[in-house]
Amino acid sequence: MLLAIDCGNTNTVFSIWDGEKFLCTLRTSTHHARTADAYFTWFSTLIKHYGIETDITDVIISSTVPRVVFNLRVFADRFFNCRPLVVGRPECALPTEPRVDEGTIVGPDRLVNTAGAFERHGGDLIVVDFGTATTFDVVSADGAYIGGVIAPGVNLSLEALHNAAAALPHVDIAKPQSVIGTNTVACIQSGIFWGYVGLVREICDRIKAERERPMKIIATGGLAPLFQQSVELFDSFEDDLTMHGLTVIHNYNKEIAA
Ligand SMILES: Nc1ncnc2c1ncn2[C@@H]1O[C@H](COP(=O)(O)OP(=O)(O)O)[C@@H](O)[C@H]1O
Ligand SMILES: CC(C)(COP(=O)(O)O)[C@@H](O)C(=O)NCCC(=O)O
Ligand SMILES: [K+]
Repeated sequence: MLLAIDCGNTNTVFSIWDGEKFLCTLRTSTHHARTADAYFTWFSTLIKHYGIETDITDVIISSTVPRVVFNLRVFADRFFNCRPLVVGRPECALPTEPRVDEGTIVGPDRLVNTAGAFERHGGDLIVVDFGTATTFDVVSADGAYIGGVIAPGVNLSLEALHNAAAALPHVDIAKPQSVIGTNTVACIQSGIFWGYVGLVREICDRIKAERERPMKIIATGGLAPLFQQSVELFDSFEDDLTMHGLTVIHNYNKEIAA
């Protein structure tokens, strides 16, 4: 069984696979100080709760927070007696190598999204991931990550307004009734919601123009459905894209090792 771990700046998600069969997803917040023992206590409590029989033999990790990798490695080693594959490390091969400036370290989540999206859709893609940051990953015709765009995340932008302006409350994102807000909350929601619609549209249009070809836009991350339901921005929404990408990279490494 495979344990795939996607550690973002906000949330860490574990998913368990029995071959191609998906078993379950477990989610916790990301804390670099969480120990291997603490991961196991949390993991085994939930597994027991769901009544799942697990026999983990392989672990793959993608982490945008470098400091958590040490404890996750110890977790894999101590409790499953296995050496995890860590995306971005030289020993973890990618189906197609990224084409970026020399010395650039691409976020592993972006490499994983690229692999997952290419396996499902083929090439010429823009993957938009609404995480802590909102990232755009450009995937070439042959499945390589060839660069992209990083913008502040939706919740990060809302938080920044609240932190910097004494009179602005914490606001949860929602589609506002109208563009012109008639109260503070509605004004903020309008600024962020329509601002993001514009940001996504403009960036995708410019990427397509720069690449001089049609491209499919694939969205992932918790907040993608909000935008997808309200305005047609994406060709597809897939909340499991990063997890799927992890299984693709894991299978690829198994194949080349065989
Ligand atoms: N369904 C949702 N509704 C509202 N906010 C969400 C939802 N899912 C995730 N979020 C928020 O979106 C942000 C990004 O979450 P996530 O995709 O887990 O980020 P990361 O991968 O960077 O850890 C976080 O602030 C999280 O709290
Ligand atoms: C851009 C990111 C912060 C997004 O990760 P997230 O915040 O969604 O966890 C992450 O991919 C990252 O740290 N990237 C390194 C720089 C790069 O990808 O070019
Ligand atoms: K992410």
